[in-house]
Amino acid sequence: MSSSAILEARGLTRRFAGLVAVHDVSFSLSPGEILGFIGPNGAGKTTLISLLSGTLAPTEGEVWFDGRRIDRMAAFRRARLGIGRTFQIMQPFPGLSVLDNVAVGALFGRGQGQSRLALARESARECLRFVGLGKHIDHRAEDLGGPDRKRLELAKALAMQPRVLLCDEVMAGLNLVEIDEVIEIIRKVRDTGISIIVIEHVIKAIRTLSDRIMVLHHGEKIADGAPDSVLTDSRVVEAYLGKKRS
Ligand SMILES: Nc1ncnc2c1ncn2[C@@H]1O[C@H](COP(=O)(O)OP(=O)(O)OP(=O)(O)O)[C@@H](O)[C@H]1O
Repeated sequence: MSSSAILEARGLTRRFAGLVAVHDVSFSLSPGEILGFIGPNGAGKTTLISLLSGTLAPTEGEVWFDGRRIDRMAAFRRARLGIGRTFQIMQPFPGLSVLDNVAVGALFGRGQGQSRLALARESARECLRFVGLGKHIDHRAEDLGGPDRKRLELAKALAMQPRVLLCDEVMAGLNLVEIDEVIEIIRKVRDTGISIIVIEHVIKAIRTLSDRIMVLHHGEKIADGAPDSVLTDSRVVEAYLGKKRS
């Protein structure tokens, strides 16, 4: 593992029957870095995030986190080590308040999580204030609108006190003002010392937010570098931006 990386993928491959969703992808994430993942629909971005968080096991390759090899470790153990993620398809716990949805994250978070519900709720309150949902803590989670569900998804992941946060399309379906608000939240998260990977289709947002961008196409990494050079790379333009520009 490169000495400065907090998270590293080495030769990650994931097959689904005959389909190679991720093929021999290597990259590293530095502490405090925001790394953007882009690529056309079906490029393998969510699969790659799942290989990092542990909801999928790789067919081949390794994942290293803070000096430990973790690719055979269950997702909940990786969460306890400090890998948090949001899900593209949001699934709040039905019937629970916004506060308790986030408190669940605090109870099962880094280390052993919070041992008592009262403490978990206190952490949840802080996370909800952090993402701008402080006024909605008593609402039922399923009553939140789309943009607020995105914030809830972030708060749930933050309540687990991650050291690395994997964000899967937290801006999808948001308007420009809401996107700017989420960009600000993600920057604030980074300022607390958390390293972040962001999957996003909104190119303007990813360019603004990312220190570095990595591009996947048909499961393969085709570019990795500074936003301006990656977004003008001819392979990237041809594979992605030429067809789908935000
Ligand atoms: N559980 C699965 N079983 C079979 N095929 C899968 C599974 N999950 C993903 N795939 C396939 O793997 C490929 C990569 O999918 P993935 O969701 O990782 O792409 P993506 O880049 O995140 O796409 P999008 O931008 O549309 O979310 C696709 O062809 C998808 O259909």
